[in-house]
Amino acid sequence: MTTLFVALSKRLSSLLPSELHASEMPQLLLPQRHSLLLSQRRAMMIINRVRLFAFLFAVLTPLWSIVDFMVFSYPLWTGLAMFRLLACGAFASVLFMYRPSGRLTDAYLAIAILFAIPTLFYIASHTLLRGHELTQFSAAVATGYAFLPFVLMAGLAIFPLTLLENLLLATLLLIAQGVAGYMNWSTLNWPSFAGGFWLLILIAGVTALASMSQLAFMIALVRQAIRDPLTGILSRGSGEEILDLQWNLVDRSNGTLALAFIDLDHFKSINDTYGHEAGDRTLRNFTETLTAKLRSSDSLLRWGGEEFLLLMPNTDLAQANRALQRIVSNGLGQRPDGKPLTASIGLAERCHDRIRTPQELLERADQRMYLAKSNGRNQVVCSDSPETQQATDAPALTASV
Ligand SMILES: Nc1nc2c(ncn2[C@@H]2O[C@H](COP(=O)(O)OP(=O)(O)OP(=O)(O)O)[C@@H](O)[C@H]2O)c(=O)[nH]1
Repeated sequence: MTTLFVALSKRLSSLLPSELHASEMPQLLLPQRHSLLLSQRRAMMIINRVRLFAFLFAVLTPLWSIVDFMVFSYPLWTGLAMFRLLACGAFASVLFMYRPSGRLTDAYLAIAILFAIPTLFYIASHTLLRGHELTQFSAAVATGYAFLPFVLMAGLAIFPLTLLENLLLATLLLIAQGVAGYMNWSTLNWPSFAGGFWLLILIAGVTALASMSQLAFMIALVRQAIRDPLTGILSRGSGEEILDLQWNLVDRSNGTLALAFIDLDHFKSINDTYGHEAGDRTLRNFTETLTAKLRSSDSLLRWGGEEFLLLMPNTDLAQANRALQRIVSNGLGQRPDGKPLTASIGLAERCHDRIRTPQELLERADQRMYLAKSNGRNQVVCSDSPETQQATDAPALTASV
């Protein structure tokens, strides 16, 4: 039984997108698993796609009035044309008024508005058409209006969505279709309604696969774009973005944000004595050691050659200092000669240091890192006045601070 289960799960996992690492798979299921940067990029992409969709519909919706004009009587055509113009105006407003903000809540709202417009148009036009006697040709055109829910369901495929988001949106569309059926209860053609409903479920399945595949590509691309190829941690470009994002998040609640500027000590001598390869291994070993000791909300990024930034949101200066002392005293890894690897660390905190911009936070931590270097290295400096510095418990501490 267990062997069968293992074989089956192996088979199933081979169906998952190969561009993702195994640890990234949960990101296809739930948006909560996404990093800040991925959420931001996804939110921008969703809003851009909403605007594209809105543009297409703003053009196509009024154009169909030409067909309506040829098949429907004058009063019916005028009513439909008015609804079409209203829908066109609503799509155009979405197109011009929405701008990518990077916030997922805005992206969800944009999708909701985009889908609400055709749904309202569908209900209004259906109500109007129901009150009229239609000839064979105009009845055929009127039936075309019933395809709108299918177009909306298929439209979900253009967004990079998680399975949970897909399920929620598809369920809403299925409920809307169910309500439409309930409203036409007395005249409902059951076999054709059930067939249509089943078709909608099939389209929802295909759509979920399409939008999750897009999401998988996006996760892989974002990973490649934001990771430092040598160490696999965040690179400098994404670091600046993350610093701004974290700053904006804590700024709203006037929360704490600690930043440590970490510079490895005497790194050049490793390269000079043992070669560049050994230097690379030491860097990788350092980031692995440090990453294993961090909280999941902390972000470690490579700022330059042997310089790193550690961002600790919702952490005050004392907490951050304690965390760093603990990390340093447990060791940052080894130099190729077996001696402990040490670092000079400058620590600054947004509230404690009364800092007003992310750049200022970075500069303050950088200045304190230089202070740590000039004080003898292998220490954490968290103040600008030397007498209030705190010593680390690091094994190879060279000077008190
Ligand atoms: N192996 C390796 N070395 C690198 C990499 N990036 C930068 N470096 C080296 O890191 C060294 C940094 O040297 P310095 O800036 O003099 O700093 P240091 O020797 O650590 O001295 P202090 O910071 O004053 O303690 C240089 O020799 C760079 O070539 C890298 O990706 N791999």
